[in-house]
Amino acid sequence: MFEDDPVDDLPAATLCHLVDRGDDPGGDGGAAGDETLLIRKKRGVGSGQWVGPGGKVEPGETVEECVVREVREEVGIDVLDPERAGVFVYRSDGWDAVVHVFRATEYAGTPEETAEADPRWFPVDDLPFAEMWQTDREWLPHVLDGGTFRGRFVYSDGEPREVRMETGVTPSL
Ligand SMILES: CNc1ncnc2c1ncn2[C@@H]1O[C@H](COP(=O)(O)OP(=O)(O)OP(=O)(O)O)[C@@H](O)[C@H]1O
Repeated sequence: MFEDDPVDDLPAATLCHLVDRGDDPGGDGGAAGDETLLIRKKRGVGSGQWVGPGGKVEPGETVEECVVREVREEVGIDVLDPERAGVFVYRSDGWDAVVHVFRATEYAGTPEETAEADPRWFPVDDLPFAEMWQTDREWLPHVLDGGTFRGRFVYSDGEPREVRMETGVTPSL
């Protein structure tokens, strides 16, 4: 999957997909009512789009530390149980990166707007894909459903040109 990529030299970034399981009135753990937190990014890579909160890994920081810090900085909440759900290599005519995707269900605080992000909860079965990275359609429903993936997405002129995906695999490089 990543044979052609200098994965150790690419900048690393994180994304967090927080899932709120809703009230679960039937107590059966069913999916009805599940929501996920997205942000309208105000600046940086992908600004204007809806994405999970996240950002670039800083020197000396682990990806787990990064995802907690970025969610706190962008929407003011503490994610308590981030787990690795996927990893993808993003190649483009601009920025290239290895993006580590986390899923979480527990958090402390209330999401609030910041200078970087405008947060909003969306039903997991009604996501704003027309205003998201096009390749999010390939993997996000799977991650919200508890799955794992690895991917490689090559973009040029803002469009995906090559899309490779494996699901149900350990999300490592
Ligand atoms: C198909 N390609 C992609 N699909 C979905 N999401 C993608 C992505 N390529 C990058 N991303 C995310 O974009 C953010 C960039 O980081 P970004 O927010 O600009 O960085 P950071 O918050 O550190 O900000 P500054 O650089 O300080 O402005 C970061 O979450 C990263 O995971």
